[in-house]
Amino acid sequence: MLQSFGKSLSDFPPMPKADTSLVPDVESRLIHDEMSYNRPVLAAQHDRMMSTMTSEQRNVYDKIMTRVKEDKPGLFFLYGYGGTGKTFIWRALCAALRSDGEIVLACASSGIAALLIPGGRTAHSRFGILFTIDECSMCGVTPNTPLASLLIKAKLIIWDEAPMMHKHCFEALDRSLRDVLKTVDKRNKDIPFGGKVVVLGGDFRQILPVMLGSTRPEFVNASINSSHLWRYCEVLTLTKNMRLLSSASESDIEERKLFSDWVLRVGDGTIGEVNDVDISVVIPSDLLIPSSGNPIAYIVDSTYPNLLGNIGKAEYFQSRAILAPKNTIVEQVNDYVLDLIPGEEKIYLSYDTPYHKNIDGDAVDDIHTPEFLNTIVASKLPNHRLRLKVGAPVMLLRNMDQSLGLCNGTRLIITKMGKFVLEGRVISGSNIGEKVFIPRLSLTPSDNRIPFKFKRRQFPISVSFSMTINKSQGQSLEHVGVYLPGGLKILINDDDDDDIDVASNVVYREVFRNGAVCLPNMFGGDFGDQIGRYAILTNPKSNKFEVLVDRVNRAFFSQRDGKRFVTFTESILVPGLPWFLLMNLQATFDDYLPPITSLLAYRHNITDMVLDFEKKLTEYDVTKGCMILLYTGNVPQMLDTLKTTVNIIDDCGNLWVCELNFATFPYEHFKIGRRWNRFVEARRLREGVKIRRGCSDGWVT
Ligand SMILES: Nc1ncnc2c1ncn2[C@@H]1O[C@H](COP(=O)(O)OP(=O)(O)OP(=O)(O)O)[C@@H](O)[C@H]1O
Repeated sequence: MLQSFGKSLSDFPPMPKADTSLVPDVESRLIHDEMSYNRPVLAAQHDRMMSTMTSEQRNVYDKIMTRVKEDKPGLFFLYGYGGTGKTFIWRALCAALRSDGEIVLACASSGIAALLIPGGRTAHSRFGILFTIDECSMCGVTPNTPLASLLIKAKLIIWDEAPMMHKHCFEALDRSLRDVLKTVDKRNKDIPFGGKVVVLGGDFRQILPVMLGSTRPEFVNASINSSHLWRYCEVLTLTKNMRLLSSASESDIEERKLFSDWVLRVGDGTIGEVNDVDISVVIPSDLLIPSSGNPIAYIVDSTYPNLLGNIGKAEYFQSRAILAPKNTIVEQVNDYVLDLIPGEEKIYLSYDTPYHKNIDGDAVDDIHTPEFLNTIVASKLPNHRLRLKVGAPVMLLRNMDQSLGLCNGTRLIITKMGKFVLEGRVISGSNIGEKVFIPRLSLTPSDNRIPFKFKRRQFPISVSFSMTINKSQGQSLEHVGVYLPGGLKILINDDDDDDIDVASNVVYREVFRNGAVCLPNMFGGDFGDQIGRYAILTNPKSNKFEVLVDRVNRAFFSQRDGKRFVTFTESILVPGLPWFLLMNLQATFDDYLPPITSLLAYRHNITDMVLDFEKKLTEYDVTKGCMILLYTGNVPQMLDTLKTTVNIIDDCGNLWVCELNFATFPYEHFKIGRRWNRFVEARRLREGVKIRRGCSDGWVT
């Protein structure tokens, strides 16, 4: 078991070390586990999947498989909303490669999503990602270890629900893979993810990385598409909702399609009235539950009809839940439903102890008394007081045994309540129907708002008639009640309040900039509010490239296909040659792609064009031997993080080959050094001198 997590007894002193002659080799064991699939069964499954694949899915599949077969590096992001077949693609890729005897490492940001992929694990456990992570962190894998050998052998890495994870996790894996794979070929240290084919997947409408007390820009900045890795990422898109098509009748499909479109537009933030930070969305009356008393009673009644007649029935609880935004509300609902259920109630209290290390020396920490520790409520930590009844659905709060499908988010029904152990039946994930035993665990909260450490010994569960919206991510539920009281406007209709069918929707639209590139300032400067949703760029060879344009504050972004756009603009930027921008002009900035109504040819001469790049030299730049360029504006479009030199041509035409270094700490930046020093001296550059790109009228170029 320890080996499957890349650990051994020697990691837990003072445990005795096992006799190595009796234990199978860890390296071969890890690799063996990943290769011990039933190849004929997988080959048949693969054939079946290929026969039903849509052309859109086939394109995605072919792109990834071609890269793997060619043994070339690749970073992809599979972007598709729920039901478009992302998991289907993961399964097809796993079946294709594993039936050929190759290794695929499949993981997901959450345990629940990991269970949906065959052989899936959480990314944290798969790569040993630290829970407290920063821009310099590495994963728990070093060269010449068994896990490193597994990574070297892997042909493909799949990482689902990527938008939920902080970009530092992907960057840590990138650094570690470069570190490990440079032992195979030292050029790998300069290639993203050490040259492996990595496919990330997810939907940016879903929940972003959870960071307590963070602000909107911090959330957006933490997401994977704000990482420096994103510019290497090719975005593949799935748009057809396959889940809808599995519906029985035509009218059903139509109704579901309407609902699904509405949900997508709420997710996109394109429905409702925009206020300062949020959007007021009118909830259609057929989605509201009329109430005239205790709203909890109404939502419970509607989500769990005939509750008492269905106690203990796994299939009943499997498909239902009440979602609420906060843990306190969830607890109120759970307590209410527990009161309704007949049968003996048991209260399990936790045993909480502070760490000795909280205070200096060997003295016992008597500041944080058990009574005080008992009052602490933290995420991923069961409460001190756990109230249970047989027949109640509960959710695991920790990964316990992924091979048994027991991970953070798995739901069970309590079947027996012992003193030291609980017995339950799994109702979600990969092992539905399985009987399992849950022991008490000693858990340490990772919540960094708690300034000291303590351990809580408790069953790692919470009652789950109701769960938070965050926890529901990755769960497939057929009957869902959404309860939004308090700070958010209530979804339950109340005759007294006219405005009550309006809910606040907060959408961080900046985060949808998948593969977006900031367009040169002239786009906004020249066209301002007139800029359309849709622009066509034409290069000197008359090749055309369509871009979807999006506006975030005052900046304009080309949405999607950022990498192709950069390649294309590079082909445009031939010095001396004019280039054209064709765009449809519209008075308003539409959210939907309109048919082209009128095209305007617009000519821009290269010498007039400033790619948003102009730097006034600072004292640092002219005294420290290197110039700093922040990784903002169009700098990422012009300089490649993999490049190590840059040519500077001065106004006399002299070429200065300077060293270029890319660093991410304390912010992303390029450092131009070595010959820069001589250049500064030779041209007598002073603080305040401007540097521009591609300009020759007296400027330093
Ligand atoms: N080509 C296909 N042929 C048959 N069924 C398909 C196909 N593609 C997807 N499906 C089915 O459609 C449903 C939704 O697909 P899937 O779960 O892969 O979507 P998803 O994008 O992963 O959704 P979510 O993000 O909600 O998990 C599944 O039942 C899947 O088996």
